[in-house]
Amino acid sequence: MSGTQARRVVVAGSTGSIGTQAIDVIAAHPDRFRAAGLAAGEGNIELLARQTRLLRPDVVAITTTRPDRAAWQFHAALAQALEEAAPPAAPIHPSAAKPQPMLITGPDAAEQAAARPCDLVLNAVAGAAGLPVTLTALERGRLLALANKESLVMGGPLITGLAGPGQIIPVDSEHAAIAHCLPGWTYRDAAALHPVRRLVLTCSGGPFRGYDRDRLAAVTPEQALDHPTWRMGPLNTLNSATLVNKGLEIIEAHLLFGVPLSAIEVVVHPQSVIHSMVEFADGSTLAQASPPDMRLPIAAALAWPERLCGIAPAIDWGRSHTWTLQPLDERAFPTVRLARRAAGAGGTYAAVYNAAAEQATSLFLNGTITFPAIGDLIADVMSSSSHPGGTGITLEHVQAADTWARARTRQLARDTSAPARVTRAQATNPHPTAEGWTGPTAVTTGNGASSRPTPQTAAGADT
Ligand SMILES: NC(=O)C1=CN([C@@H]2O[C@H](COP(=O)(O)OP(=O)(O)OC[C@H]3O[C@@H](n4cnc5c(N)ncnc54)[C@H](OP(=O)(O)O)[C@@H]3O)[C@@H](O)[C@H]2O)C=CC1
Ligand SMILES: CC(=O)[C@@H](O)[C@H](O)COP(=O)(O)O
Ligand SMILES: [Mn+2]
Repeated sequence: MSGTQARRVVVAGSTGSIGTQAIDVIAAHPDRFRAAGLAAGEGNIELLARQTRLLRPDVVAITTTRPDRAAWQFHAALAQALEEAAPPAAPIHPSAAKPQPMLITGPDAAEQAAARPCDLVLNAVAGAAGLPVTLTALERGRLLALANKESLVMGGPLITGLAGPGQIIPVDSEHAAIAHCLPGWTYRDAAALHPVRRLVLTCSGGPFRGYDRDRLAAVTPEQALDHPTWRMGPLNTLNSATLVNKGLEIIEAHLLFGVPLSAIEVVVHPQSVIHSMVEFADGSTLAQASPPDMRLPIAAALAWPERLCGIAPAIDWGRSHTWTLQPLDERAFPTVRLARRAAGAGGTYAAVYNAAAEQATSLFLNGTITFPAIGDLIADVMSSSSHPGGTGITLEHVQAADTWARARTRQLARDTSAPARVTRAQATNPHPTAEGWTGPTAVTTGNGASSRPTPQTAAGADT
Protein backbone atom coordinates (compact mmCIF):
# COMPACT_ATOMS: atom_id res chain seq x y z
CA MET A 1 0.00 0.00 0.00
CA SER A 2 2.99 2.26 -0.03
CA GLY A 3 2.63 5.07 -2.54
CA THR A 4 -0.15 7.54 -3.00
CA GLN A 5 -3.23 5.38 -3.55
CA ALA A 6 -5.57 5.03 -0.56
CA ARG A 7 -6.79 1.48 -0.04
CA ARG A 8 -10.51 1.15 -0.88
CA VAL A 9 -12.18 -0.68 1.98
CA VAL A 10 -15.60 -2.29 2.39
CA VAL A 11 -16.49 -2.63 6.08
CA ALA A 12 -19.10 -5.34 6.64
CA GLY A 13 -20.55 -5.05 10.14
CA SER A 14 -19.63 -1.37 10.38
CA THR A 15 -21.96 -0.62 13.30
CA GLY A 16 -20.56 -3.31 15.61
CA SER A 17 -17.66 -3.38 18.03
CA ILE A 18 -15.01 -4.19 15.41
CA GLY A 19 -16.79 -2.16 12.74
CA THR A 20 -16.93 1.09 14.72
CA GLN A 21 -13.28 0.80 15.69
CA ALA A 22 -12.41 0.20 12.04
CA ILE A 23 -14.37 3.31 11.07
CA ASP A 24 -12.31 5.29 13.60
CA VAL A 25 -9.07 4.03 12.04
CA ILE A 26 -10.27 4.76 8.49
CA ALA A 27 -11.51 8.23 9.39
CA ALA A 28 -8.21 9.07 11.11
CA HIS A 29 -6.15 8.02 8.06
CA PRO A 30 -7.78 9.53 4.95
CA ASP A 31 -4.46 9.34 3.14
CA ARG A 32 -4.36 5.56 3.61
CA PHE A 33 -7.99 4.44 3.38
CA ARG A 34 -11.19 5.30 1.58
CA ALA A 35 -14.51 3.71 2.54
CA ALA A 36 -15.74 2.01 -0.62
CA GLY A 37 -18.68 0.48 1.22
CA LEU A 38 -20.36 0.10 4.57
CA ALA A 39 -22.64 -2.82 5.42
CA ALA A 40 -24.60 -3.61 8.55
CA GLY A 41 -27.82 -5.13 9.79
CA GLU A 42 -30.84 -3.00 10.60
CA GLY A 43 -30.07 -2.76 14.32
CA ASN A 44 -28.52 0.71 14.27
CA ILE A 45 -29.49 2.58 11.15
CA GLU A 46 -28.87 5.98 12.77
CA LEU A 47 -25.25 5.05 13.42
CA LEU A 48 -24.89 3.73 9.87
CA ALA A 49 -26.21 7.06 8.61
CA ARG A 50 -23.70 8.99 10.74
CA GLN A 51 -20.89 6.78 9.43
CA THR A 52 -22.14 7.51 5.92
CA ARG A 53 -22.08 11.22 6.56
CA LEU A 54 -18.53 10.94 7.89
CA LEU A 55 -17.00 8.77 5.18
CA ARG A 56 -19.32 9.09 2.14
CA PRO A 57 -18.83 5.53 0.91
CA ASP A 58 -19.77 4.55 -2.65
CA VAL A 59 -22.27 2.02 -1.36
CA VAL A 60 -24.22 1.40 1.85
CA ALA A 61 -25.83 -1.99 2.43
CA ILE A 62 -28.44 -2.97 5.01
CA THR A 63 -29.16 -6.65 5.53
CA THR A 64 -32.89 -6.90 6.14
CA THR A 65 -35.98 -8.82 5.24
CA ARG A 66 -37.87 -5.48 5.11
CA PRO A 67 -36.00 -3.60 2.37
CA ASP A 68 -38.47 -0.74 1.89
CA ARG A 69 -38.71 0.03 5.57
CA ALA A 70 -34.92 -0.09 5.99
CA ALA A 71 -34.41 2.21 2.98
CA TRP A 72 -36.91 4.70 4.32
CA GLN A 73 -35.32 4.64 7.78
CA PHE A 74 -31.85 5.08 6.35
CA HIS A 75 -32.76 8.02 4.13
CA ALA A 76 -34.53 9.72 7.04
CA ALA A 77 -31.55 9.11 9.34
CA LEU A 78 -29.06 10.33 6.72
CA ALA A 79 -31.08 13.50 6.15
CA GLN A 80 -31.06 14.06 9.91
CA ALA A 81 -27.32 13.37 10.15
CA LEU A 82 -26.57 15.78 7.30
CA GLU A 83 -28.74 18.44 8.88
CA GLU A 84 -26.91 18.05 12.18
CA ALA A 85 -23.66 18.60 10.27
CA ALA A 86 -25.03 21.67 8.47
CA PRO A 87 -22.65 24.61 7.78
CA PRO A 88 -20.38 25.94 9.01
CA ALA A 89 -19.08 22.40 9.61
CA ALA A 90 -16.59 21.58 6.88
CA PRO A 91 -16.46 18.10 5.34
CA ILE A 92 -14.66 15.91 7.86
CA HIS A 93 -13.11 13.59 5.28
CA PRO A 94 -11.74 14.44 1.81
CA SER A 95 -14.24 12.12 0.16
CA ALA A 96 -17.10 13.92 1.91
CA ALA A 97 -17.79 16.10 -1.11
CA LYS A 98 -19.06 13.12 -3.10
CA PRO A 99 -22.75 12.52 -3.85
CA GLN A 100 -24.93 10.25 -1.74
CA PRO A 101 -24.08 6.55 -1.81
CA MET A 102 -25.89 3.81 -3.61
CA LEU A 103 -28.15 2.02 -1.10
CA ILE A 104 -28.60 -1.76 -1.17
CA THR A 105 -31.20 -3.36 1.08
CA GLY A 106 -32.24 -6.99 1.32
CA PRO A 107 -31.25 -10.35 2.77
CA ASP A 108 -27.96 -10.50 0.85
CA ALA A 109 -27.04 -6.81 1.00
CA ALA A 110 -23.70 -7.32 2.80
CA GLU A 111 -22.63 -9.90 0.27
CA GLN A 112 -23.49 -7.48 -2.52
CA ALA A 113 -21.46 -4.76 -0.88
CA ALA A 114 -18.48 -7.12 -0.63
CA ALA A 115 -18.78 -7.72 -4.38
CA ARG A 116 -18.43 -4.01 -5.21
CA PRO A 117 -15.10 -2.66 -6.49
CA CYS A 118 -12.63 -2.37 -3.63
CA ASP A 119 -9.15 -3.47 -2.51
CA LEU A 120 -9.98 -4.96 0.87
CA VAL A 121 -13.07 -6.28 2.65
CA LEU A 122 -13.14 -6.21 6.45
CA ASN A 123 -15.55 -8.92 7.56
CA ALA A 124 -16.79 -7.79 10.97
CA VAL A 125 -20.26 -9.34 10.75
CA ALA A 126 -21.04 -11.40 13.85
CA GLY A 127 -21.47 -15.16 13.67
CA ALA A 128 -22.46 -17.55 10.91
CA ALA A 129 -24.17 -14.70 9.06
CA GLY A 130 -20.69 -13.61 7.97
CA LEU A 131 -20.07 -16.62 5.74
CA PRO A 132 -21.42 -15.09 2.49
CA VAL A 133 -19.21 -12.01 2.93
CA THR A 134 -16.09 -14.15 3.34
CA LEU A 135 -16.97 -16.24 0.29
CA THR A 136 -17.73 -13.22 -1.88
CA ALA A 137 -14.57 -11.36 -0.90
CA LEU A 138 -12.40 -14.38 -1.64
CA GLU A 139 -14.16 -15.21 -4.91
CA ARG A 140 -13.70 -11.63 -6.09
CA GLY A 141 -9.99 -11.75 -5.28
CA ARG A 142 -10.15 -9.07 -2.59
CA LEU A 143 -7.89 -8.95 0.41
CA LEU A 144 -9.96 -10.22 3.32
CA ALA A 145 -9.33 -8.73 6.77
CA LEU A 146 -11.04 -11.44 8.77
CA ALA A 147 -12.60 -10.71 12.14
CA ASN A 148 -15.48 -13.09 11.45
CA LYS A 149 -13.72 -16.29 12.54
CA GLU A 150 -16.99 -18.20 12.38
CA SER A 151 -17.06 -18.18 8.58
CA LEU A 152 -13.57 -19.66 8.37
CA VAL A 153 -14.36 -22.28 11.00
CA MET A 154 -17.67 -23.28 9.38
CA GLY A 155 -16.36 -23.39 5.85
CA GLY A 156 -12.99 -24.93 6.73
CA PRO A 157 -11.40 -26.38 3.60
CA LEU A 158 -13.98 -24.64 1.42
CA ILE A 159 -12.55 -21.32 2.51
CA THR A 160 -8.90 -22.32 2.54
CA GLY A 161 -9.37 -23.82 -0.93
CA LEU A 162 -10.79 -20.56 -2.20
CA ALA A 163 -8.22 -18.23 -0.64
CA GLY A 164 -5.11 -17.40 -2.58
CA PRO A 165 -1.67 -16.75 -1.05
CA GLY A 166 -1.71 -13.64 1.11
CA GLN A 167 -5.43 -13.13 0.69
CA ILE A 168 -6.58 -13.55 4.30
CA ILE A 169 -5.29 -11.19 6.98
CA PRO A 170 -6.25 -12.12 10.55
CA VAL A 171 -7.96 -9.51 12.72
CA ASP A 172 -8.73 -11.73 15.72
CA SER A 173 -6.24 -10.56 18.35
CA GLU A 174 -4.58 -13.94 18.91
CA HIS A 175 -4.10 -14.68 15.23
CA ALA A 176 -2.95 -11.17 14.46
CA ALA A 177 -0.40 -11.62 17.26
CA ILE A 178 0.85 -14.89 15.80
CA ALA A 179 1.13 -13.33 12.36
CA HIS A 180 3.23 -10.54 13.86
CA CYS A 181 5.50 -13.10 15.55
CA LEU A 182 6.25 -14.61 12.14
CA PRO A 183 8.15 -11.92 10.27
CA GLY A 184 7.28 -11.90 6.59
CA TRP A 185 4.37 -14.29 7.03
CA THR A 186 1.48 -14.08 4.63
CA TYR A 187 -1.56 -16.36 4.57
CA ARG A 188 -0.52 -20.02 4.22
CA ASP A 189 3.16 -19.25 3.85
CA ALA A 190 4.54 -22.61 4.89
CA ALA A 191 8.14 -21.40 4.63
CA ALA A 192 7.60 -18.83 7.40
CA LEU A 193 6.32 -21.64 9.63
CA HIS A 194 9.24 -23.97 9.00
CA PRO A 195 10.95 -23.50 12.38
CA VAL A 196 7.69 -23.36 14.40
CA ARG A 197 7.09 -26.00 17.06
CA ARG A 198 3.88 -24.72 18.66
CA LEU A 199 1.37 -21.90 18.56
CA VAL A 200 0.23 -20.79 22.01
CA LEU A 201 -3.13 -19.02 22.12
CA THR A 202 -3.74 -16.92 25.18
CA CYS A 203 -7.17 -16.91 26.77
CA SER A 204 -8.48 -14.47 29.38
CA GLY A 205 -10.53 -17.24 31.00
CA GLY A 206 -13.60 -15.03 30.71
CA PRO A 207 -15.75 -13.84 33.60
CA PHE A 208 -15.98 -17.32 35.12
CA ARG A 209 -12.31 -18.20 35.32
CA GLY A 210 -11.79 -20.49 38.31
CA TYR A 211 -15.45 -21.57 38.52
CA ASP A 212 -16.38 -25.25 38.74
CA ARG A 213 -19.52 -26.73 37.19
CA ASP A 214 -21.66 -26.19 40.29
CA ARG A 215 -20.86 -22.49 40.39
CA LEU A 216 -21.30 -22.18 36.65
CA ALA A 217 -24.84 -23.57 36.93
CA ALA A 218 -25.95 -20.45 38.80
CA VAL A 219 -24.44 -17.72 36.61
CA THR A 220 -26.66 -15.21 34.83
CA PRO A 221 -26.59 -13.74 31.30
CA GLU A 222 -25.64 -10.37 32.81
CA GLN A 223 -22.55 -11.90 34.40
CA ALA A 224 -21.69 -13.75 31.21
CA LEU A 225 -21.93 -10.53 29.21
CA ASP A 226 -19.40 -8.79 31.47
CA HIS A 227 -16.04 -9.70 29.97
CA PRO A 228 -13.10 -8.92 32.28
CA THR A 229 -10.76 -7.37 29.70
CA TRP A 230 -12.47 -6.75 26.32
CA ARG A 231 -15.56 -4.78 25.26
CA MET A 232 -17.02 -6.77 22.37
CA GLY A 233 -20.34 -7.58 20.74
CA PRO A 234 -22.61 -10.05 22.57
CA LEU A 235 -21.74 -13.15 20.56
CA ASN A 236 -17.97 -13.00 21.04
CA THR A 237 -18.47 -11.99 24.67
CA LEU A 238 -20.69 -14.99 25.38
CA ASN A 239 -18.37 -17.26 23.43
CA SER A 240 -15.50 -16.02 25.58
CA ALA A 241 -17.46 -16.86 28.73
CA THR A 242 -18.13 -20.44 27.58
CA LEU A 243 -14.65 -20.69 26.00
CA VAL A 244 -16.35 -21.63 22.73
CA ASN A 245 -14.39 -18.63 21.46
CA LYS A 246 -11.11 -20.36 22.26
CA GLY A 247 -12.39 -23.52 20.60
CA LEU A 248 -13.20 -21.54 17.46
CA GLU A 249 -9.80 -19.85 17.67
CA ILE A 250 -7.92 -23.17 17.78
CA ILE A 251 -9.67 -24.18 14.56
CA GLU A 252 -9.07 -20.71 13.12
CA ALA A 253 -5.33 -20.97 13.88
CA HIS A 254 -5.16 -24.46 12.39
CA LEU A 255 -6.77 -23.23 9.16
CA LEU A 256 -4.89 -19.93 8.92
CA PHE A 257 -1.41 -21.17 9.71
CA GLY A 258 -1.63 -24.80 8.63
CA VAL A 259 -0.26 -26.01 11.99
CA PRO A 260 -1.61 -29.37 13.29
CA LEU A 261 -4.27 -29.15 16.01
CA SER A 262 -1.93 -30.99 18.38
CA ALA A 263 0.62 -28.18 18.03
CA ILE A 264 -1.83 -25.48 19.10
CA GLU A 265 -2.05 -24.89 22.85
CA VAL A 266 -4.19 -22.66 25.01
CA VAL A 267 -2.88 -20.91 28.10
CA VAL A 268 -4.99 -18.80 30.45
CA HIS A 269 -3.68 -15.26 30.78
CA PRO A 270 -6.21 -13.13 32.69
CA GLN A 271 -4.60 -9.77 31.88
CA SER A 272 -5.02 -10.11 28.07
CA VAL A 273 -1.75 -8.29 27.42
CA ILE A 274 0.12 -11.12 25.74
CA HIS A 275 -2.09 -11.77 22.73
CA SER A 276 -0.48 -15.07 21.72
CA MET A 277 2.89 -16.67 21.18
CA VAL A 278 4.91 -18.71 18.73
CA GLU A 279 7.31 -21.31 20.08
CA PHE A 280 10.11 -22.09 17.67
CA ALA A 281 11.91 -25.39 17.22
CA ASP A 282 15.05 -24.10 18.92
CA GLY A 283 13.15 -23.54 22.19
CA SER A 284 12.72 -19.78 21.83
CA THR A 285 9.27 -18.17 22.13
CA LEU A 286 8.10 -14.89 20.61
CA ALA A 287 5.08 -13.11 22.11
CA GLN A 288 3.16 -10.04 20.95
CA ALA A 289 2.07 -7.80 23.82
CA SER A 290 0.03 -4.62 24.12
CA PRO A 291 -2.82 -3.40 26.33
CA PRO A 292 -6.07 -4.99 25.16
CA ASP A 293 -7.27 -2.75 22.33
CA MET A 294 -8.68 -4.13 19.08
CA ARG A 295 -7.75 -0.98 17.15
CA LEU A 296 -4.22 -2.40 16.89
CA PRO A 297 -5.04 -5.63 15.04
CA ILE A 298 -7.74 -3.85 13.04
CA ALA A 299 -5.33 -1.13 11.87
CA ALA A 300 -2.59 -3.68 11.24
CA ALA A 301 -4.95 -5.71 9.04
CA LEU A 302 -6.24 -2.68 7.13
CA ALA A 303 -2.70 -1.49 6.42
CA TRP A 304 -1.12 -4.97 6.11
CA PRO A 305 1.78 -5.53 5.59
CA GLU A 306 2.58 -2.00 6.68
CA ARG A 307 2.16 -0.56 10.18
CA LEU A 308 0.44 2.73 10.99
CA CYS A 309 1.63 5.15 13.67
CA GLY A 310 -0.01 6.03 16.97
CA ILE A 311 -2.96 3.67 16.85
CA ALA A 312 -3.22 2.83 20.57
CA PRO A 313 -1.27 3.37 23.79
CA ALA A 314 1.61 0.96 24.29
CA ILE A 315 2.46 -0.81 27.56
CA ASP A 316 3.58 1.66 30.21
CA TRP A 317 6.95 0.19 31.26
CA GLY A 318 7.27 2.77 34.02
CA ARG A 319 4.62 0.92 36.03
CA SER A 320 4.80 -2.50 37.70
CA HIS A 321 2.99 -5.29 35.90
CA THR A 322 2.04 -8.80 36.86
CA TRP A 323 1.30 -11.12 33.97
CA THR A 324 0.11 -14.56 34.93
CA LEU A 325 -0.10 -17.69 32.80
CA GLN A 326 -1.91 -20.81 33.93
CA PRO A 327 -3.35 -24.01 32.44
CA LEU A 328 -6.91 -24.24 31.22
CA ASP A 329 -9.51 -26.12 33.31
CA GLU A 330 -10.93 -28.30 30.57
CA ARG A 331 -13.23 -30.11 32.98
CA ALA A 332 -15.21 -26.99 33.85
CA PHE A 333 -14.95 -25.73 30.27
CA PRO A 334 -15.32 -28.75 27.94
CA THR A 335 -16.01 -26.62 24.87
CA VAL A 336 -12.34 -26.36 23.95
CA ARG A 337 -11.94 -30.12 23.79
CA LEU A 338 -15.16 -30.40 21.80
CA ALA A 339 -13.81 -27.93 19.26
CA ARG A 340 -10.65 -29.97 18.84
CA ARG A 341 -12.75 -33.06 18.25
CA ALA A 342 -14.96 -31.26 15.77
CA ALA A 343 -11.94 -30.07 13.83
CA GLY A 344 -10.38 -33.52 13.97
CA ALA A 345 -13.56 -35.09 12.58
CA GLY A 346 -13.44 -32.61 9.71
CA GLY A 347 -16.22 -32.00 7.18
CA THR A 348 -19.25 -30.29 8.66
CA TYR A 349 -18.41 -30.94 12.30
CA ALA A 350 -16.95 -27.52 12.92
CA ALA A 351 -20.07 -25.94 11.39
CA VAL A 352 -22.23 -28.10 13.69
CA TYR A 353 -20.11 -27.04 16.67
CA ASN A 354 -20.44 -23.35 15.82
CA ALA A 355 -24.18 -23.48 15.06
CA ALA A 356 -24.96 -25.49 18.22
CA ALA A 357 -22.93 -22.99 20.24
CA GLU A 358 -24.70 -19.96 18.73
CA GLN A 359 -28.11 -21.52 19.28
CA ALA A 360 -27.42 -22.81 22.79
CA THR A 361 -26.00 -19.43 23.76
CA SER A 362 -29.23 -17.77 22.62
CA LEU A 363 -31.19 -20.23 24.76
CA PHE A 364 -29.03 -19.34 27.74
CA LEU A 365 -29.53 -15.63 27.11
CA ASN A 366 -33.32 -16.00 27.06
CA GLY A 367 -33.32 -18.04 30.26
CA THR A 368 -34.22 -21.45 28.80
CA ILE A 369 -31.06 -23.29 29.87
CA THR A 370 -28.27 -22.94 32.37
CA PHE A 371 -24.77 -21.92 31.45
CA PRO A 372 -23.17 -25.42 31.65
CA ALA A 373 -26.00 -26.76 29.47
CA ILE A 374 -24.47 -24.81 26.57
CA GLY A 375 -21.52 -27.23 26.48
CA ASP A 376 -23.80 -30.20 27.14
CA LEU A 377 -25.99 -29.29 24.19
CA ILE A 378 -23.03 -28.79 21.87
CA ALA A 379 -21.75 -32.25 22.83
CA ASP A 380 -25.14 -33.89 22.34
CA VAL A 381 -25.75 -32.18 19.01
CA MET A 382 -22.33 -33.23 17.74
CA SER A 383 -22.92 -36.81 18.91
CA SER A 384 -26.18 -37.05 17.05
CA SER A 385 -24.98 -35.47 13.80
CA SER A 386 -24.96 -37.66 10.74
CA HIS A 387 -23.77 -34.83 8.52
CA PRO A 388 -20.57 -35.51 6.62
CA GLY A 389 -17.21 -35.54 8.35
CA GLY A 390 -13.91 -36.14 6.61
CA THR A 391 -12.86 -34.16 3.57
CA GLY A 392 -14.59 -32.97 0.43
CA ILE A 393 -17.68 -31.23 1.76
CA THR A 394 -19.68 -28.73 -0.26
CA LEU A 395 -21.28 -25.46 0.72
CA GLU A 396 -24.65 -27.19 0.67
CA HIS A 397 -23.35 -29.61 3.29
CA VAL A 398 -22.21 -26.72 5.48
CA GLN A 399 -25.53 -24.93 5.08
CA ALA A 400 -27.53 -28.06 5.85
CA ALA A 401 -25.37 -28.89 8.87
CA ASP A 402 -25.74 -25.36 10.24
CA THR A 403 -29.53 -25.36 9.87
CA TRP A 404 -29.84 -28.87 11.28
CA ALA A 405 -27.61 -28.16 14.28
CA ARG A 406 -29.68 -25.12 15.29
CA ALA A 407 -32.93 -27.06 15.05
CA ARG A 408 -31.42 -30.03 16.89
CA THR A 409 -30.18 -27.77 19.68
CA ARG A 410 -33.64 -26.25 20.11
CA GLN A 411 -35.22 -29.68 20.02
CA LEU A 412 -32.89 -31.11 22.67
CA ALA A 413 -33.45 -28.08 24.86
CA ARG A 414 -37.25 -28.38 24.47
CA ASP A 415 -37.43 -32.10 25.01
CA THR A 416 -37.85 -32.48 28.74
CA SER A 417 -36.82 -36.12 28.57
CA ALA A 418 -33.56 -35.25 26.86
CA PRO A 419 -30.72 -35.05 29.35
CA ALA A 420 -29.26 -31.92 27.74
CA ARG A 421 -32.17 -29.76 28.91
CA VAL A 422 -31.05 -28.33 32.21
CA THR A 423 -33.21 -25.61 33.64
CA ARG A 424 -32.08 -23.37 36.45
CA ALA A 425 -34.18 -25.46 38.85
CA GLN A 426 -32.25 -28.58 37.87
CA ALA A 427 -28.93 -26.88 37.98
CA THR A 428 -27.58 -28.77 40.96
CA ASN A 429 -27.54 -31.97 38.95
CA PRO A 430 -25.78 -30.91 35.78
CA HIS A 431 -25.81 -33.20 32.82
CA PRO A 432 -22.59 -35.21 32.69
CA THR A 433 -22.18 -35.68 28.95
CA ALA A 434 -20.28 -32.53 28.02
CA GLU A 435 -16.99 -34.32 27.83
CA GLY A 436 -18.51 -37.53 26.57
CA TRP A 437 -18.79 -36.89 22.89
CA THR A 438 -17.33 -39.93 21.26
CA GLY A 439 -16.94 -38.75 17.70
CA PRO A 440 -18.78 -38.55 14.42
CA THR A 441 -20.06 -40.97 11.89
CA ALA A 442 -17.49 -40.01 9.28
CA VAL A 443 -18.88 -39.80 5.77
CA THR A 444 -16.69 -38.53 2.96
CA THR A 445 -18.42 -36.95 0.02
CA GLY A 446 -17.59 -35.21 -3.25
CA ASN A 447 -16.43 -31.64 -3.74
CA GLY A 448 -17.78 -28.51 -5.43
CA ALA A 449 -19.34 -25.42 -3.91
CA SER A 450 -22.20 -23.89 -5.86
CA SER A 451 -24.58 -21.85 -3.77
CA ARG A 452 -24.69 -19.56 -0.77
CA PRO A 453 -25.89 -20.67 2.64
CA THR A 454 -28.79 -18.79 4.15
CA PRO A 455 -27.45 -16.24 6.62
CA GLN A 456 -28.29 -17.24 10.17
CA THR A 457 -28.76 -14.91 13.05
CA ALA A 458 -26.20 -14.55 15.79
CA ALA A 459 -26.62 -15.14 19.49
CA GLY A 460 -29.15 -12.92 21.09
CA ALA A 461 -31.51 -12.88 18.15
CA ASP A 462 -31.92 -16.49 17.16
CA THR A 463 -34.19 -17.93 19.74
N1 LIG B 1 -15.46 -7.40 19.15
C1 LIG B 1 -14.23 -7.87 19.21
O1 LIG B 1 -13.36 -7.32 19.93
C2 LIG B 1 -13.83 -9.08 18.42
C3 LIG B 1 -14.68 -9.63 17.49
N2 LIG B 1 -14.28 -10.67 16.73
C4 LIG B 1 -15.18 -11.20 15.71
O2 LIG B 1 -15.59 -10.13 14.88
C5 LIG B 1 -16.92 -10.33 14.44
C6 LIG B 1 -17.74 -9.11 14.83
O3 LIG B 1 -17.79 -9.04 16.23
P1 LIG B 1 -18.36 -7.77 16.99
O4 LIG B 1 -17.92 -6.53 16.32
O5 LIG B 1 -18.04 -7.99 18.41
O6 LIG B 1 -19.93 -7.97 16.77
P2 LIG B 1 -21.10 -6.92 16.99
O7 LIG B 1 -22.28 -7.71 17.41
O8 LIG B 1 -20.67 -5.80 17.84
O9 LIG B 1 -21.34 -6.33 15.53
C7 LIG B 1 -21.84 -7.12 14.50
C8 LIG B 1 -22.03 -6.29 13.25
O10 LIG B 1 -22.55 -7.15 12.23
C9 LIG B 1 -23.76 -6.56 11.73
N3 LIG B 1 -24.58 -7.65 11.27
C10 LIG B 1 -25.21 -8.60 11.99
N4 LIG B 1 -25.84 -9.47 11.17
C11 LIG B 1 -25.58 -9.05 9.92
C12 LIG B 1 -25.93 -9.53 8.64
N5 LIG B 1 -26.70 -10.61 8.47
N6 LIG B 1 -25.48 -8.84 7.55
C13 LIG B 1 -24.72 -7.75 7.70
N7 LIG B 1 -24.35 -7.26 8.88
C14 LIG B 1 -24.78 -7.90 9.97
C15 LIG B 1 -24.33 -5.77 12.88
O11 LIG B 1 -25.24 -4.81 12.43
P3 LIG B 1 -26.40 -4.18 13.39
O12 LIG B 1 -26.10 -4.62 14.78
O13 LIG B 1 -26.30 -2.72 13.19
O14 LIG B 1 -27.68 -4.73 12.89
C16 LIG B 1 -23.03 -5.16 13.40
O15 LIG B 1 -22.64 -4.13 12.56
C17 LIG B 1 -17.39 -11.63 15.08
O16 LIG B 1 -17.23 -12.67 14.17
C18 LIG B 1 -16.46 -11.81 16.26
O17 LIG B 1 -16.25 -13.17 16.59
C19 LIG B 1 -13.04 -11.22 16.85
C20 LIG B 1 -12.17 -10.73 17.76
C21 LIG B 1 -12.49 -9.62 18.63
C1 LIG C 1 -10.28 -9.60 21.43
C2 LIG C 1 -10.37 -10.96 20.90
O1 LIG C 1 -9.61 -11.36 20.06
C3 LIG C 1 -11.38 -11.86 21.45
O2 LIG C 1 -11.70 -12.89 20.54
C4 LIG C 1 -10.72 -12.43 22.67
O3 LIG C 1 -10.03 -13.56 22.26
C5 LIG C 1 -11.71 -12.69 23.71
O4 LIG C 1 -11.03 -13.03 24.88
P1 LIG C 1 -10.99 -14.48 25.49
O5 LIG C 1 -11.72 -15.41 24.58
O6 LIG C 1 -9.55 -14.81 25.61
O7 LIG C 1 -11.69 -14.31 26.79
MN1 LIG D 1 -9.75 -13.52 19.90
